[in-house]
Amino acid sequence: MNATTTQFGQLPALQLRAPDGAEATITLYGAHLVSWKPVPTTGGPAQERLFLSSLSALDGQKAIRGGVPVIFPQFAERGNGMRHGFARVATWRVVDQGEADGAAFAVLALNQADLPQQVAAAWPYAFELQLRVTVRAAELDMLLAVRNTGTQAFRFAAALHTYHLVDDVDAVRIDGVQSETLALTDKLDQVFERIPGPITFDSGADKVMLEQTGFTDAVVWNPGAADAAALSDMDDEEYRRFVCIEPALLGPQPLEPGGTWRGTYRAVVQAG
Ligand SMILES: O=P(O)(O)OC[C@H]1O[C@@H](O)[C@H](O)[C@@H](O)[C@@H]1O
Repeated sequence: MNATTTQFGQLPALQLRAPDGAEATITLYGAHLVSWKPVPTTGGPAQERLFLSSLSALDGQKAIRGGVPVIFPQFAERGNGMRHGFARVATWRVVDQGEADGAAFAVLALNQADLPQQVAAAWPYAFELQLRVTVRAAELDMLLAVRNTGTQAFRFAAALHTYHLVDDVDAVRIDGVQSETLALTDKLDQVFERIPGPITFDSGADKVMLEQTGFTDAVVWNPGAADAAALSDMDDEEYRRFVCIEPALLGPQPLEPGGTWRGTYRAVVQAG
């Protein structure tokens, strides 16, 4: 069986397992990838690559702190709507799951009819989101599609807000977002526009190649000690254990009736 229904905290979830042992867990709340365990190319057991806060809500009352939140239709506070949008706090539907080419995959969908009435009223457009998550060996693939199913054009922003798990954020080095290697010294919250090619994320222990299409930008975020202490859903020292490198389309991107936008994201753990 390559996709089974499970429970993550109090949330219904899907567990993917590829024939080679790569695994992922996705909650229906937010279509949120909360665990990704690729199989190291050097052999050995599948290992967790995503940070999840020990204080994260897992009851559907608040966005999950960690994993890969889906950000749509607004990024952070760049708009009048919900901070980082409603997709991460809405309950998605599973529309497909299975195995293809040795990989396990699942497709989740969300449209305006799935939203609570107040949320739909605040963003009154007809849309369909689909998120496809695929795991195999050392590789994660995500495809986010946004379709305008209505008669009115709308503008949106989108991101896959990946919390990469690390041993110590001080050891992190990121290449490909700017001309020099980026290291994190304290709090960092920076937008890098028009990413030209793949990003190499050195976790301090190994390297991960990150590729994105459609998502034109990348956001790198770590709250540092002071901001982490102010977050109620993160333990004070946990900021050391992750860096967010987020493929993003900050736009906002216009989408005409009948139009579809697609963003792809691939993370591949490199051989050590
Ligand atoms: O606390 P939230 O809503 O999950 O946001 C976390 C962070 O997400 C990042 O993407 C933003 O750039 C930061 O400004 C923000 O603080």
